[in-house]
Amino acid sequence: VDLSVSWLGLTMANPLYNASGVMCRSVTELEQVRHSAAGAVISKSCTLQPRDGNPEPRYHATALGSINSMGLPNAGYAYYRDYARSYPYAQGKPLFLSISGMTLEDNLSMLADLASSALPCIPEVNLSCPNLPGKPQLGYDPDACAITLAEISRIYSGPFGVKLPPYFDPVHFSQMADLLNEFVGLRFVTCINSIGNGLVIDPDTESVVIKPKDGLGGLGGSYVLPTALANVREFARLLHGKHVVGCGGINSGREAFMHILAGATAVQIGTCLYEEGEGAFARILDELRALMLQKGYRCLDDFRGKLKTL
Ligand SMILES: CC(C)(C)CCc1c(C(=O)O)[nH]c(=O)[nH]c1=O
Repeated sequence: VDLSVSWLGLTMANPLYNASGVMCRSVTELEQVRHSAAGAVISKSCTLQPRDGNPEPRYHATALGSINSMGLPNAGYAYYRDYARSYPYAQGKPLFLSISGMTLEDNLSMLADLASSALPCIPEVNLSCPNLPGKPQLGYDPDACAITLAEISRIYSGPFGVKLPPYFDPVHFSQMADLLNEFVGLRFVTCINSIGNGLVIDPDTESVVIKPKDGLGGLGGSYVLPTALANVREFARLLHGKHVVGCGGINSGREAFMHILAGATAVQIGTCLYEEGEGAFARILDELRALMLQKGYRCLDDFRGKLKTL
């Protein structure tokens, strides 16, 4: 069984890597992913300056998934750029850098520096990054998105991708796809980021479970799988000549298989990795391999994007 993925001018031994935000804030964590069975590594969304993020508790897991309001805690762009400078690309695990500037200017200055560093790492621009006060996140503001992507395309000539928030209305899927199709340098979209502003309640303590935003936070894990699959399938259908990376609710080989069946080129794990540790990569890959063997598939292209409808 061949689990390899060839895209963006590179080859990954397998389609699995971490979701930005999990096991990727420090070099220690990034090296943990790099030394694991993961096929690639992505760093925590970074801002120009380092950030402590929100007061704790800011992450909580339940049997059904997770809720978080981390608040973009990160070591600052230069820290991740320096890691990208020393990264051993020749060992065949690509490095993605997640970029989430607090302003358009910050995003552009990080990407301009990355362009001038001529490093083989690939930016994944987080469109859930904050917008102007009183405006929704960038990913939910098509006009602001268009400006951001036009400006990025002007200063960054290499391949890049965007991390998208979940969409729920057909009009939003087509509106965003039409916008994204305009940018040839935009080679992939990662669907989905956490489902925003959920609320987990503990009836025993009669309290919320995270401190920021009076308990509101982004949902991950099993809670989001059907929404993640829908976003992967819709964007895989609507985008021309671009890849979709699946993220959301992958706990085993079965969910990884579903994401690839829906059209995903590669897949990211977040909550499951946070809860289980880096052993999750080898386990999920073994389960995916076994499932493919059982079904008679020899490689991912044998079933990628071949989800049947009724
Ligand atoms: C939510 C933001 C803080 C604006 C961006 C960073 C981020 C965070 C975070 O750092 O709180 N959590 C997520 O689940 N997704 C994200 O994209």
